[in-house]
Amino acid sequence: MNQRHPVTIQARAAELRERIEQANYRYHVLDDPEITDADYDRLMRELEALEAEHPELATDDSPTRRVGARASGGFAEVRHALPMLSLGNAFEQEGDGDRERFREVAEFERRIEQTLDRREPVFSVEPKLDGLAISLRYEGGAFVQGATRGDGETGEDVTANLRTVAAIPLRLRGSGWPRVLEVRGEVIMLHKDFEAFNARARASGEKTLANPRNGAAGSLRQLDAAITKKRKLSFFAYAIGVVEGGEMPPTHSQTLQKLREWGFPVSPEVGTARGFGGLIAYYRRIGEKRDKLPYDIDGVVYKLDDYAGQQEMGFVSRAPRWAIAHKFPAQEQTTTVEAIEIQIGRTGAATPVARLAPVQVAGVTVTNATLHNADQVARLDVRVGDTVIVRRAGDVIPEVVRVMSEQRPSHTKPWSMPTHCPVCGSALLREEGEAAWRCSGGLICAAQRKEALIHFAARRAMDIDGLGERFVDALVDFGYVHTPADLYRLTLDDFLEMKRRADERDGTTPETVKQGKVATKWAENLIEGIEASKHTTLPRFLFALGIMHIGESTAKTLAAWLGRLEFVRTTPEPVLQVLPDIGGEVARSIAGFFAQEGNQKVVDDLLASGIVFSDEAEPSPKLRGKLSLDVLLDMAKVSKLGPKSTKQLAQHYTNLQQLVRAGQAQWVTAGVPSAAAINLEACLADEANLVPLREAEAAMQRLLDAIPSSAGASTAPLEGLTVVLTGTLATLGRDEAKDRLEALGAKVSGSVSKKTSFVVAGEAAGSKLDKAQELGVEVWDEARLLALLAMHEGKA
Ligand SMILES: NC(=O)c1ccc[n+]([C@@H]2O[C@H](COP(=O)([O-])OP(=O)(O)OC[C@H]3O[C@@H](n4cnc5c(N)ncnc54)[C@H](O)[C@@H]3O)[C@@H](O)[C@H]2O)c1
Ligand SMILES: [Zn+2]
Repeated sequence: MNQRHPVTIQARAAELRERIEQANYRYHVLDDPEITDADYDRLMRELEALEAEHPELATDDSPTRRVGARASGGFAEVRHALPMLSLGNAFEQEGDGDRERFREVAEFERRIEQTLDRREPVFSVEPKLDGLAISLRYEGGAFVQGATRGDGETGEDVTANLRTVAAIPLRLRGSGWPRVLEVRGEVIMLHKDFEAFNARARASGEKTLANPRNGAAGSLRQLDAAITKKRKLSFFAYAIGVVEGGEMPPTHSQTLQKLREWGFPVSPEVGTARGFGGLIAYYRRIGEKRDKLPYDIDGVVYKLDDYAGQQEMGFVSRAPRWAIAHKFPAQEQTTTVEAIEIQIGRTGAATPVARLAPVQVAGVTVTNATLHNADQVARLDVRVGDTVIVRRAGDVIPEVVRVMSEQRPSHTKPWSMPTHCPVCGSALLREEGEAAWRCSGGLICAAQRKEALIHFAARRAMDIDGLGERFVDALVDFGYVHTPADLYRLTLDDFLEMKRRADERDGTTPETVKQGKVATKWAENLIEGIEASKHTTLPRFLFALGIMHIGESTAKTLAAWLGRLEFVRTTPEPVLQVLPDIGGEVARSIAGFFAQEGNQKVVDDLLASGIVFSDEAEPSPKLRGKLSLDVLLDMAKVSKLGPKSTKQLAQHYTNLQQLVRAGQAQWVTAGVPSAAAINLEACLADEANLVPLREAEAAMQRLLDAIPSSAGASTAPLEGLTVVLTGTLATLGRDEAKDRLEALGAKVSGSVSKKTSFVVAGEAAGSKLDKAQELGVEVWDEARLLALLAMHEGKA
């Protein structure tokens, strides 16, 4: 630096000042910093060094001489009778031995020893809470005013907001307090409140808080106190300001004790220490605890304990000489994103993860950081190549909190969620309105293996006694089990060996050997439990497969309507969709699951291992009313062919074959608009479209054929349906409709009840329609009835 030309040095000082001013403004006024504290501290240190070396460069308004920034947030101003100062900083440096590595602390302590001519003075030692400094004024024991530090001289009146902070006493407890008392301390946001706030923000697509300090400062400086209240802030006292009409103890540590008695929270980590050695021991002790503390700290603070000594030491421009902040490695650092990958969690949740250029964060090398979900990536607009700020605090996974967009290289591309699971290749799906994408691979996804097995064995699924999480971990980790089907192949010896290896790995004393005899009872029981699970029910089995979106109730619906596993496995998506409470997403998930080759194999293996269902039955007769050509066409989403046209077509044609043979001209006469007919022509001419339609139709037919009927399926295909007619049926008339329904075996009833299969409502339908809606009975229009009749009369 000495070699630098003075003009260059001057220019550098000016540049540093400008960058620091800008950072101060973002940090203190906007509560939205754009650089990390570590980067800020580096700029500040460089400027301090420059000014120390070239005192002529130092200006009175240099940021090295001032505290914080004068805020302009729309709050009234409060002048501090006693200024609220900053603290000098000490950082760990390279070197041998503590006196070298903590040189600045050693100098700080030695200076006090020399000035006061005292060996090993006593210090109050405290965590340096990372929040926002405030001053609270009490008169006659009542809280009357609260203010931020601002520039140290003048702060903002945030009394109304501070009243919402539960930890701040509105009246002092006990007795003996001075008539006027100013208590100073830090408003902070606890990790749990910060995480909860961000989790909610991420789920609802709102902006997240970058870190708890920002959360605390931003929340406290809200103009609407109701918002502050919702943010859940906390407070710790660590000093006093003005005292009038009363006495305080002669030392700082005793003062903190008094504050505790009067109802202020004081950090339980606060204590006293003697001399340099005591300070460093405290620094190390808190450093080890740092990750477990419920709040962020950025260092520890050492304060000469007795006030007389403090008085003698005095102040420099912006900080006392009797105190210093000893900083820990920073919790936020800047680095670059080398890749964005997808990680599949135990439950299949797909989390985007940033692969980073390695960086030290709070003493640990970080190479990955979570991006939480696709929405969060979009909101932050994180791209490969970006410079980002990563944060690691407590035991929370490191996360990317901000992109330095000014530093973005050219030719970066916005990131988008991949369509398939990187582990198993299954589709990634997301439920409407949900932030998380999931791998639909279930059983075949190695990432989800353990969770799939635990779910499979659960009491409400296959109910395998004794197969707990620890055994599942071991079975998977040691390669005994890849899919649930493998469970049924395991022998007693396998289990004993697995247990031995698990004990060895966990360092637990094997319980398997007792009094020289190998204990095998537990393994015999487990094998028995696995054996017993083979006799199960279809809904339990379907639930156990862990198909996405299939809970117990959907599993029951599938079993009740489709009867056999065989039908659940082969029924195509459009047909599944007509079942109650099964929407498009659920149908896609079921059909997708059974279409996967890997899943098919697992299900086949399970059946081959002897699983039987006590409750398989024929498909429900109610399906007859649900399945017809219009359902198929509607669901196949033939372009531009509205639901009305599909029903009209279904009135005339009972199956796909007929429809394919007929042509445009006939469709138009059947009431389909010509534009739609042209589209249909194109659609049906394409074999690629026809294959799934034919398959769906065949599956539909297999289901219908499987429904037993006492009078024979061909003559009474609608047996089991109870239909109610209401209103005017324009084409058919009520009588004809009744005759034709009855001819196919349906029962036509005059009143609506829970047993009614569906109500056909024509023009001017009255109370029966209301009743149907009240009971949740399906309501059809005449076209849909015509489609049903056409389909079954064609058969008869
Ligand atoms: N990222 C940015 O852009 C940016 C900008 C400006 C400042 N900053 C951060 O702020 C720091 C400078 O701010 P500062 O002047 O407030 O100094 P400081 O935060 O380093 O130290 C003084 C403050 O420490 C706090 N404190 C916490 N526990 C305490 C305790 N037990 N006793 C006394 N005080 C305690 C008080 O709020 C006090 O005002 C920088 O080192 C940097 O970390 C960051
Ligand atoms: Zn997968």
